[in-house]
Amino acid sequence: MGCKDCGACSAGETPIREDGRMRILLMGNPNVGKSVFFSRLTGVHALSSNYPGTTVGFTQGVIRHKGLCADLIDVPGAYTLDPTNEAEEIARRIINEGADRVILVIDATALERNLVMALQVLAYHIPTIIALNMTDEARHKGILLDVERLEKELGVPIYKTVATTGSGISDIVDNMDKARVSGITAMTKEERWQKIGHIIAEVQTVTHRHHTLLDRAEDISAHPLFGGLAGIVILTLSFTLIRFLGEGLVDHIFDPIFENLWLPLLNKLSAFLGEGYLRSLLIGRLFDGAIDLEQSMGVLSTGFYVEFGMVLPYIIAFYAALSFLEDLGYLPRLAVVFDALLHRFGIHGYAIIPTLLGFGCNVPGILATRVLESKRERFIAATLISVGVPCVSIQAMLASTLGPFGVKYIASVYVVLLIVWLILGRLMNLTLSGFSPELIVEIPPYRIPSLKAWMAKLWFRIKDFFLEATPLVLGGIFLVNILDMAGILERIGRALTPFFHKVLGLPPSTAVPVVMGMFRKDIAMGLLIPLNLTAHQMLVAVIVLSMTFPCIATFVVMWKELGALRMLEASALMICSAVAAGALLNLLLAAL
Ligand SMILES: Nc1nc2c(ncn2[C@@H]2O[C@H](COP(=O)(O)OP(=O)(O)OP(=O)(O)O)[C@@H](O)[C@H]2O)c(=O)[nH]1
Ligand SMILES: [Mg+2]
Repeated sequence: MGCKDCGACSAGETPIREDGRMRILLMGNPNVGKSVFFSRLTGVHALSSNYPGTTVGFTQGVIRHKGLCADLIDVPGAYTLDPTNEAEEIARRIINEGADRVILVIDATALERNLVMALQVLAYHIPTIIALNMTDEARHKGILLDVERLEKELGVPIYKTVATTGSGISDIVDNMDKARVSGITAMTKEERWQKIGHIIAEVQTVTHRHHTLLDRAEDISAHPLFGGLAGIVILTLSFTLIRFLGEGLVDHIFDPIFENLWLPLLNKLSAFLGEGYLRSLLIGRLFDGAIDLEQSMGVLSTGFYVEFGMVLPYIIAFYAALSFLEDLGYLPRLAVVFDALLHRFGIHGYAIIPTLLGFGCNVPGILATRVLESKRERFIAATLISVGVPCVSIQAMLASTLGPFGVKYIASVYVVLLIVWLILGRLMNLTLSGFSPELIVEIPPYRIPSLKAWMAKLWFRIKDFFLEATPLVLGGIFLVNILDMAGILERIGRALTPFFHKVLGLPPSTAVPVVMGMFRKDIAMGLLIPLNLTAHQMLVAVIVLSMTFPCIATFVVMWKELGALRMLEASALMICSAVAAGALLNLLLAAL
């Protein structure tokens, strides 16, 4: 496809290739700043965080600069092109597909490690230009590099950059035409290490420097004992902060907006529509002639309120806290601290990052399991996330369904989920063949998060939530309303009544919300509120619902990531564990 055909570049811009746009790959080790580079060059926001493995798929954008018009691909970070995980496999596949240029991003504070991949990329003989990034940190660490000498050794132009401030980035784009094919050829591992040893001796000098406060904090947070204590304190503080912030947003911003602006509008619309199908669909049922935002079940009443009045504030609070920890560089330290524990469940400590992401939304959590090395680990981690980690939507609903009965009921859900997580993890580790590799993780230095980057990331995630949630909410409620009007839910409910009654001790009316749970878990939980369940019944129903996949998107992402068979296996495990936990809890509560 020619440049002009694609529509992204306009007439005056000349592609370097006649037959189409130039394809530039942005490559390098994990956590070297590629995504920050990518965002600056293309204007497309790519998620960047201070831990290796942020980019696991690839993102594509267009660079347009002084007549240059090219596709830029943010390739997932790789330590080597002999892949050890899926992200590295993707990196190799992309470079094997060919490119016109490579921008190789190298972390100046870890030249030796970065050269392993650099030498492999240069041996592809694609014109390359090197961005020697993180030169600010290298200076603080007392690392001096002879750039001219390094250029001679590698045979390609090198420019010093600090991606976070933008320094040196224009040198890279201005000099794209100076990219060269290096004289480096394919080598054996031994030859490569010899070459690296030689280069380091020639170009790098390290001078002495004093420890900073951040250095000391780094030592403490990865310490076997203090690190564990710090981990517990930091996680407890973070979740307390999230609740506090979430509640504050609901009480002071979102509820007033819904009560004072949205509700009056809906009342007008309701009066205008009068009785009929359209009103049932959009507004839902009226209670004593009035709309009840929590219970009316219309697309615009309960649909909007649950998603944007109850869930969105917690999404904001959750990602505000998580993004801070991510940019600070705390998460890999948590991985080290939790490694011994998680190994008992067949996954290594790094699974803590996808797990934490899962508390926001299971979908990015499951995607992030790509950083785990084996398919077995990915299956275990993804199943544990989808069954045992309640996303923000579920957590917001826990508060509204069980809150009125007391905090201890909400706490019991977390305890039960933790127990299920532990047992299911242990069982999968014992029964699935294979082993979980040792944790080899690069710990980045602490970096003070930049307010601008933190806000951009928060906005990016909120936008994602809007784009993903809106069609699901509207579609979900729409479908449920149609099924309800057609009497199908009623029939399913009746068919499941004996099961619900005998096994879970729940009244027939709960069958419908559980069936609906397959479409939208949060709304299904909202439906439980008007059923006048006892505290124990509510607890059982909420636990069964919390353990089944949060929403249809989770099924889809499991399918895409692990294949149909694995998705079905995970679903079977999910249903079995949800029913087992509900039934046991029912017996236990009856015996109390
Ligand atoms: N001090 C400093 N920090 C930087 C620089 N460039 C990037 N960073 C920070 O380094 C971290 C990693 O940046 P990313 O852009 O996510 O790195 P990446 O190479 O895309 O990482 P993966 O997606 O994991 O492969 C982030 O916290 C950035 O803010 C730099 O030049 N100086
Ligand atoms: Mg990245």
